[in-house]
Amino acid sequence: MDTTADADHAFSADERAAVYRCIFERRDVRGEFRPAQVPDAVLARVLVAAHHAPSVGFMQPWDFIVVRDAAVKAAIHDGFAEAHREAAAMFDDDRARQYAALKLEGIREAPVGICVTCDRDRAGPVVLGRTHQPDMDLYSTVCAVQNLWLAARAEGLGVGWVSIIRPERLRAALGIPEAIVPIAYLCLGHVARFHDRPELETRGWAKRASLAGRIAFDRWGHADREAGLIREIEARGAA
Ligand SMILES: Cc1cc2c(cc1C)N(C[C@H](O)[C@H](O)[C@H](O)COP(=O)(O)O)c1[nH]c(=O)[nH]c(=O)c1N2
Repeated sequence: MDTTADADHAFSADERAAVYRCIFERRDVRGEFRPAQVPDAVLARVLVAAHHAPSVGFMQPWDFIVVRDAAVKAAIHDGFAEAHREAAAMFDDDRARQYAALKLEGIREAPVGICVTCDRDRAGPVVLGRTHQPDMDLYSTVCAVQNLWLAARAEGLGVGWVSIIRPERLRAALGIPEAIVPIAYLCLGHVARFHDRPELETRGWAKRASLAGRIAFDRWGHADREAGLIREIEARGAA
């Protein structure tokens, strides 16, 4: 039996393991989508999870556009292709070649797209918690994206976030009004496999940073490599 002080409120060991498994095995999926439709019952669970995200002032500024129409997906893919060409030209030689070889979207292959938007005016001009940090509604919407992403992983569904597209192209393809901000375009579906590690890592684009090296105590930059917390992190091999 668990004897830690918070045992009354902690999940059971199996439940905790499931939550952490979901977090660690979530991946950004681009190239492994299978064509089978996602049943409405499953999609509903994932969207309800998104809708239960925290939000500033309980503002719930999000909306979700579920995209299944091939013509709409094609328009979004055109927007991606344009931005992808422009992006490739922003990197230097080797990096540009490496970038061009990456698969960075699954817009047409994924059976469902979900555009998550933010209505910045949803709760009027003065929102509890947003009075001094106006972008908190945007961050709240990203919390909904993360809930969706994790719930999808638990359901065996892959999610890929596509941000290589001008917001105006998303607006045009999806008829999003000027006052509404498109936050995320997500490709979603069953997958042939989940990669063990981020593809940008296995393809040599970037590495996971050392967590221990990112932790300071009481002041920005005040590291303490000998601190118990740092030792615990290092013992877990959490690079
Ligand atoms: C806000 C935001 C925007 C994007 C992403 C993520 C996030 C959080 N990612 C996915 C990103 O590359 C990925 O999360 C990291 O490489 C880590 O991999 P895992 O998500 O752990 O698989 C992403 N991936 C991609 O192929 N095309 C894209 O346009 C984007 N855009």
